[in-house]
Amino acid sequence: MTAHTVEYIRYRVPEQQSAEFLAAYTRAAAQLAAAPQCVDYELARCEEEPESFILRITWTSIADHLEGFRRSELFPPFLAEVRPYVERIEEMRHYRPTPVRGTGAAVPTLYDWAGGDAAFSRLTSIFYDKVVKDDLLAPLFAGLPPEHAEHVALWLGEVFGGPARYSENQGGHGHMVAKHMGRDIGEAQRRRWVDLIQDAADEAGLPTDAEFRSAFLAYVEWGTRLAVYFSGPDAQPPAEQPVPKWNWGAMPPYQG
Ligand code: HEM
Repeated sequence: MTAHTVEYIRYRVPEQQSAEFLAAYTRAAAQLAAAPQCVDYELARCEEEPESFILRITWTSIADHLEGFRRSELFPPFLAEVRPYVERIEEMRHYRPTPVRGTGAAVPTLYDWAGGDAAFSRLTSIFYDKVVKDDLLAPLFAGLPPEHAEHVALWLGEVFGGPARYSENQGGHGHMVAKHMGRDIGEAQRRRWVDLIQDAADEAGLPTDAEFRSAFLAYVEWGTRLAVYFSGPDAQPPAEQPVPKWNWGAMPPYQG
């Protein structure tokens, strides 16, 4: 689990001071934005009681906040802005995140957006039909077991937020990495893999929106580059770890 700590500062600011309070924090935020100890921050205002504000700051650690940021040259200008409101503070403490965290269903997974199991089965079946006919890739996949396409579909489904069936039934991350070891995949082969899976995505009717395809391609770039590394002579098998989870990244889906 992360060592990050979350500082919560609760303020009660009279209505007539709230505009200047927000303006002061807008200026002070420049120091937070510049602080390497600050992961992110957010000042929220209470909907039911507009005099209540909560400032949430995620710090890389409590020590980084107290001994790093507070002793840095960023702190005096930060304090100068917020000092008039110190007397308005009702709580100022650090909280360590617990494992109880997650996301809701407001944003669909890439797996659901793609069309679930059926979409990934279509994708890998079309893809490996191309692979076995491809001049650069066919030699690597000689004697491909017939269930390979379905295994890769399970892997991709899990990576993109679907059920954990590759982890539960196919040996998980370690098994997938082991399948690439010693195969000596070259850059031209990797690039061909990337090209063919995009052609297969088109033919399989995967969504073509910019957000989905950019997230899909980002994973394919990342995954193929790791496959090349693990296929090479210097690869160290990684410690056992979960199947990676890919998400939308910078651009969530456009839901109109
Ligand atoms: C995002 C990139 C990639 C993913 C998600 C992926 C996924 C997988 C998975 C899940 C397996 C194991 C299948 C099983 O459990 O039976 C596998 C095996 C394999 N992969 Fe990949 N792979 C990727 C990139 C590549 C690349 C770039 C190449 C070569 C150009 C490659 C060549 C192979 C080969 C030769 C096997 C062994 C097939 C066999 O069982 O005979 N992979 N891959």
